[in-house]
Amino acid sequence: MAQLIDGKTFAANLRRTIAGQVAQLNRGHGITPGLAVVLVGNDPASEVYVRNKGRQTIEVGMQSFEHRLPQNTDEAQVLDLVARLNADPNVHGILVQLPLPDQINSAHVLAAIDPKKDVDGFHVINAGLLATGGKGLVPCTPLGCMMMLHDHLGDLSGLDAVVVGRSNIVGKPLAHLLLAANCTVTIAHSRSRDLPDICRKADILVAAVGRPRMIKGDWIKPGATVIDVGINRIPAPEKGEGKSRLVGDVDLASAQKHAGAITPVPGGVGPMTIACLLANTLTATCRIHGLDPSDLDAR
Ligand SMILES: Nc1nc(=O)c2c([nH]1)NC[C@@H]1CN(c3ccc(C(=O)N[C@@H](CCC(=O)O)C(=O)O)cc3)C=[N+]21
Ligand SMILES: [Mg+2]
Repeated sequence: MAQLIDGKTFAANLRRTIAGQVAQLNRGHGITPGLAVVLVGNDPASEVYVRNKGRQTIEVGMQSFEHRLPQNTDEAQVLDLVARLNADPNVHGILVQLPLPDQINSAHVLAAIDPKKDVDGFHVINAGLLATGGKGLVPCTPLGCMMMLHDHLGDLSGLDAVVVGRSNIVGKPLAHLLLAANCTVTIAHSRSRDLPDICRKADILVAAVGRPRMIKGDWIKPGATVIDVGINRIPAPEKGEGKSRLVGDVDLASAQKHAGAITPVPGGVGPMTIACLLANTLTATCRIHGLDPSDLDAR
């Protein structure tokens, strides 16, 4: 049976480290990191994430600024808010919750965020810095995946990594991080020919396609490390009428018979994404103030 990689505990430990570093920044420099989250509309799933983010931000000693705008907000109003947050010295990180309503072009909004405050790492400047080996802000989910992989495998040099999914948010940035860690990287996707065979070559298999339980146990090389990025809400009539539950992109039951280690859903990548958002906010705060985040204690 595969070992389960406990993202919930890992994230809790990471938050404890961050809380110590925030306290240090506060004591030593009088700085309190601030994270602004912008939520447009009232998508129930987004509400849950935003609430969790706000609570955890406060728990690590940072300031949390929540901006809720109605569903019919137009693009100019969001851009105006982003401009004010860019200029606010108490705000070190800005996250605009995606997806945005149809009348708002998210590319325009992401481009308006100061790259130094872009704690999602979605701005093209940060994407370009990641692709060219520069020092920007790295998207949270890929960052969390790398932390769990390093914790589990140590050095990743020479390993075959297959990333299934090519989004700008997960697949592409994660492929760059794996490449920088000296993996041999394959990016596969829904149109890849013979996807099961591509997956079978992977020492590290990352599923980020957004299709519930698509990746089966017999696609997995014996002993491989599997990272399941999928967050799919499916109907769960067994829990009662109208109830739903979360499943990943990997069929966990069959995958556990082949993998060496696997991240579960829930309790794997998801909690790490939020912890890494806080890590990025700390990094952004340090850089904005001309401090080196690696000078802070790692305790
Ligand atoms: N600008 C922006 N940045 C984001 O990072 C962003 C976003 N927009 N839009 C939505 C997605 C989704 N996302 C998740 C974060 C944590 C969990 C998480 O903690 N999941 C828990 C379960 C939570 C539950 O039960 O619903 C788990 O996997 O264990 C899930 C999903 C961040 N996103
Ligand atoms: Mg696809």
